[in-house]
Amino acid sequence: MEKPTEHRQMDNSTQEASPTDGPLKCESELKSKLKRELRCAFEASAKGESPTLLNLIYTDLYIIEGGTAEVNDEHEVRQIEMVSRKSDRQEKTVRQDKIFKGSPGREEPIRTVLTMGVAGIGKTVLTQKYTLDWAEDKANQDIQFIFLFTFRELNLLKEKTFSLVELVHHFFTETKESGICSFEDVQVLFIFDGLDECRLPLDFNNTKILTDPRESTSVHVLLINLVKGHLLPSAHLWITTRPAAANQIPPQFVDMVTEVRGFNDRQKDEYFWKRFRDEEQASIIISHILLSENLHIMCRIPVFCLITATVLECLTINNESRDLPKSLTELYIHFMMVQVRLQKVKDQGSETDPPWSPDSRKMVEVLGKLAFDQLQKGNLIFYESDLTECGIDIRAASVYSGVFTQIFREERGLYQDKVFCFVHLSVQEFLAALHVSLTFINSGVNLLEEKKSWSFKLFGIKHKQKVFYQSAVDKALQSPNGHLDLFLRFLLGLSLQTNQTLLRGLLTQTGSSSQTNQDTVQYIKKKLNENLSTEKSLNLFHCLNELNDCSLVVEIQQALRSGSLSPDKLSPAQWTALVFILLSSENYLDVFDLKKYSASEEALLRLLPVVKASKKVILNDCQLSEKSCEALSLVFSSQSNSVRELDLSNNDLKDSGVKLLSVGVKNPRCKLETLSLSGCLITEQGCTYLASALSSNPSRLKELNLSYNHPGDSGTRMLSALQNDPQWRLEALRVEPAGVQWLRPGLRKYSCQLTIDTNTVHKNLKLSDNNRKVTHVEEVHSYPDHPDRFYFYHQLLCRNDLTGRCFWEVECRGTVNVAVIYKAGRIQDDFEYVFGVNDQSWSLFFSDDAPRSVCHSEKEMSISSSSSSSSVSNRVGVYVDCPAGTLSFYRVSSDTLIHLHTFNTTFTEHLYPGFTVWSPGSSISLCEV
Ligand SMILES: Nc1ncnc2c1ncn2[C@@H]1O[C@H](COP(=O)(O)OP(=O)(O)OP(=O)(O)O)[C@@H](O)[C@H]1O
Repeated sequence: MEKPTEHRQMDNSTQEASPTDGPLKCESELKSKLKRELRCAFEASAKGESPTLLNLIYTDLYIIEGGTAEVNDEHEVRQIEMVSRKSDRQEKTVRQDKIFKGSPGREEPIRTVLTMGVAGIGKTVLTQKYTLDWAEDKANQDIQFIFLFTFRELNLLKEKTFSLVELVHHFFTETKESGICSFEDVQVLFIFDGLDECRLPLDFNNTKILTDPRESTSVHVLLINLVKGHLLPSAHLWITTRPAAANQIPPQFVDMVTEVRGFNDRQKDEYFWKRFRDEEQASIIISHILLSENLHIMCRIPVFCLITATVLECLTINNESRDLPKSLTELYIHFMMVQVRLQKVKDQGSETDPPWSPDSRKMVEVLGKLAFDQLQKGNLIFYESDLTECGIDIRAASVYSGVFTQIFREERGLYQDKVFCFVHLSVQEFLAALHVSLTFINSGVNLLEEKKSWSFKLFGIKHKQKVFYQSAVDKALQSPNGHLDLFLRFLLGLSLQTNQTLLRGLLTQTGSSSQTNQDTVQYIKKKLNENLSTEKSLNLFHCLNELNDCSLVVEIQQALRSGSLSPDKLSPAQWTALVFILLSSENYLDVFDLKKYSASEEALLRLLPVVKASKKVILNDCQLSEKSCEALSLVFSSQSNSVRELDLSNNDLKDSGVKLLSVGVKNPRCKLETLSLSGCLITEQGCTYLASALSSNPSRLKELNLSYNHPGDSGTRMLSALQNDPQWRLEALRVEPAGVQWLRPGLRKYSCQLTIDTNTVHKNLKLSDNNRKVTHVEEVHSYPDHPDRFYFYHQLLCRNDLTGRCFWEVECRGTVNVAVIYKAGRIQDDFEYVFGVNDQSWSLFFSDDAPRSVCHSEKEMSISSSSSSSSVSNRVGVYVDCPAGTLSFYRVSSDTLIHLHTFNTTFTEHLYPGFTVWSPGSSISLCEV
């Protein structure tokens, strides 16, 4: 929308406009008013302090095109935790002054932009900066009028009627005074900030059509007609909202969705550099934030930067930098204490201990009550009526907001009445938790309990404490949308003795013992074993963190490090711990290979949150079924998925699975670029589902591998036609080899008949059963000498030169090695040549009826006891995919294959199967499959 100023001037001169012209004069007056209103930073400063200039403090935000307007009920802290793990690469970024242009390269005109972002991420500040830049003639000078509205203010007009022109006149009196009654022929931008706060009924289906900007009606009717384009079709519209409310605007009326992601790492640092002119202080603070995962993640949210900056500034000035807070509860306690101290300085001119005064105690109590009552109702913005309802005198509220400027805000809005809110939802949650804790500790009343149970009175304090914290856990778990999750984190954090010590003066006594904390930890661990949703479980992990208990996480971390993780034995709590660890560690997230944990459907379903956050997802040979396809479909349809590459090859998904998967692939949120469905039992029908999904979402997929299926002529034709369609960016489509023989389930479709190379067999190995069985015997056979024969080790090779995909099974008795080797690399003198010990061979060691270890290049890895004991069969399956460079060993249990280990490499020479039969009596038999 931006044009150079000269251009504007040229346009104006051709119209021979004079500055006294109505519209021009009005534009200039409107700009002056907006400059006055928006010059000062949004951050409420204590009354009397000089306000910060918006232009000085403003730091660029990270905005991307294409967030999706889906309902997202997740708490913003959790959302930001997910977002922060995603790389900034590959997103289309939008410059904030070019919001109506979209990302570079976008051509289509944009009338309406919907900008989403979680609470405190900077949406309001963004609209203000955009408007200020316009008012200061710095950008977007082709716009004649910008009218910035907030839903908070529009809510107050709910019962009134206006025409669109009157509404503009009402808020922007300059337009009325200049007699401007028509906006059809000028470039106008309407900004509506905070759709999530809208209390107007926005019914897009049953609202009358209105085309005349001068006709009076209710405000919501005006809004709906503006959005639908009946009113002022040539105007531009910009609506901002938290994600949960985005779906109030039907997508067909939105030309572009953008998402404010807060600060990226560079912008976060820039924020602190701008805020602290003292470089040393800034660098101490930036390094501290880097050290704490919690803070690091949360500082993507600008308002949280404000909280962190306030606390850390105060602690570093007072040389308390050794004890900088690391847990959320600790940080918020400090944040509150900073406000209390500031108040004391203001009241008494200096800071003296103790910081608490009767007034400040009272204030925290009242605000805590308001926070808790409104949190339970789900309210984040309070009007005067809400405050009165909570028993707060409106004059007192103004006093509180004047005092605790960074906790509780009185927002005058740009033009109208007062509204109140906590500076961020998390602050409200903290104060609510503080209120509930204080009430319990100081007076023994459990506010979380609906009915007082008579038996409660009979028990001692320890029992009461136990019940109190456990009932809080239960209550948070019962909430369908997790609205008490962060509250619970704070409540449990406040039960720690160390945190209670920080609150000396507010607490008349301390309220918990380490025994109670231990009981709560145990209770949470028990809950974690109850198959909760991932979100709930993850929150319970954060709670354990706040309680300083990392035992589960440490357990899993150690198991991961030692490679002894045995997934079949993991409890639900341990699964969640694994998810928690994987999600917290950036290293794990680029490539997710399910086989590292367990090649099973159960493991996949447990680890879905990790799948969602990973870029490359490897799920081949994992015995997945339609159920996994359905789950993956949900992953692709979710706003926050990052999956670009998916390998599902060699799972018996069948056409029915492909049908379910296609639902996700079709979704515009699906970002897949590479998909392998090789060897998945797909026929022509499956191709139809895929073709239809891909033609409705044609822009993303670049590579599709359907080899080792049976697409038939028509399936192949259908997909090739799509490939030739210029809309489709498919660069590689693979359908060969194809044929009905690939419809056999499992890896057995790749079976190959092994033939023993009798020239290689050691003289103590007896061949029987038509050369299909090899037994180690005491007697020496008179096999002719041959350069390929093994003379020292009891080994043999097969003749099969392996190519493509091959699978075979072998029955093992006693002590044997099942191996694959480069034949050319075999040395003449086999004295030092045991399969698996060098880099020319890979082997599985089988002994005493169980696979024990795998070995390559002198590296031996034991096979976890669970997988070795879970079957009684002595059969081992070997699968080699030569071009893909994978070699997998399985244990055969009737019809299923239990994955033991996969080697990933690049095979550089011809491969041959081989065996070692170690001790007399041991044997191998090649099986028919
Ligand atoms: N670009 C920015 N530069 C510096 N500080 C910022 C910026 N954006 C936001 N902030 C800080 O974060 C606070 C919250 O931002 P803002 O009110 O714009 O969030 P929001 O996304 O509109 O949140 P909500 O949905 O709760 O209304 C601001 O008061 C300010 O302190």
